[in-house]
Amino acid sequence: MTDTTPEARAPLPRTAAVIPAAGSGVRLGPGAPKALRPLGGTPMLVHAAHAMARARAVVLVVVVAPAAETEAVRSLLDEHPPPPGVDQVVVAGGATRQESVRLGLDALPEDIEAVLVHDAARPLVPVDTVDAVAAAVHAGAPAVVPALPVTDTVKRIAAPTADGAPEPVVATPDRSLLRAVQTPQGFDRATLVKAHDRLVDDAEAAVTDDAGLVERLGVPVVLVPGHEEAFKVTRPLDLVLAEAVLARRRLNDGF
Ligand SMILES: Nc1ccn([C@@H]2O[C@H](COP(=O)(O)OP(=O)(O)OP(=O)(O)O)[C@@H](O)[C@H]2O)c(=O)n1
Ligand SMILES: C[C@](O)(CO)[C@H](O)COP(=O)(O)O
Repeated sequence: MTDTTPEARAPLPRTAAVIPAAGSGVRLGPGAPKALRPLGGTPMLVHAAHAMARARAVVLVVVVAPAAETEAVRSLLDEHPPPPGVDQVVVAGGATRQESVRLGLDALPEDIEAVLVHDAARPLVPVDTVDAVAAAVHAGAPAVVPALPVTDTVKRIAAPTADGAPEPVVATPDRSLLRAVQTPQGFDRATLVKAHDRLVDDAEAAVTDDAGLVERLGVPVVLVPGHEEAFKVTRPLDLVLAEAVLARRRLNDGF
């Protein structure tokens, strides 16, 4: 079992988790903002925040909430506090995931050296995966991403077509060289802040994860094994799967 005492955290670089949770969840269908929808009776973001707070190195969790729900999220997290030795703050998010992450980074105190960025929409990430990402950053990698091999064959098209019209295929990439990436993505703090600063300067950027921003700086990014249970709740079927995984955990672990 992970030791979460303040003593056990002391030798590790001070590490914060930034949890972008400000999305609306359009692909999940109508309802409350996705991070606030229940999973096993508890809002998804509470699961995500606890997964990060239980990691060995994490001393601070910054939750980036939907702007209109900031106070409600503060109250919610007050009802579900982190373990001793971990602080938790809530800030208002922005219009895009990148903007929300940036607002989370802006809230970090100066003494934070490493940052784990984790989607609230990945509520069931195992703590061992979080620890493995953090350990690789602490060992000196500036950017670390959990990833899994791709199981479907992937086709490349020239451009999406509208209304389900047939899409001509232009290539079939070698699947053995493809990886599906997850979160938490871990970074040396200065590297991540520089990558986000560069994005602000570059209006053309269409990057869907934080490591992608770091790649644009020419800084090396490495992959470590991800975990099947770190999947992202994106569409309704993902929520069905998440409920099943959580129910199995509760049965096995008795929590
Ligand atoms: N303006 C935004 C958009 C997204 N996110 C967060 O980024 C993570 C990954 O985004 P995604 O799964 O795409 O969530 P949504 O944007 O809510 O989903 P959708 O695209 O279906 O609306 C989520 O934890 C989401 O809350 C955020 O903090 N701020
Ligand atoms: C960051 C991410 O979860 C890595 O797979 C993903 O890129 C987020 O994408 P989304 O379109 O915002 O869900």
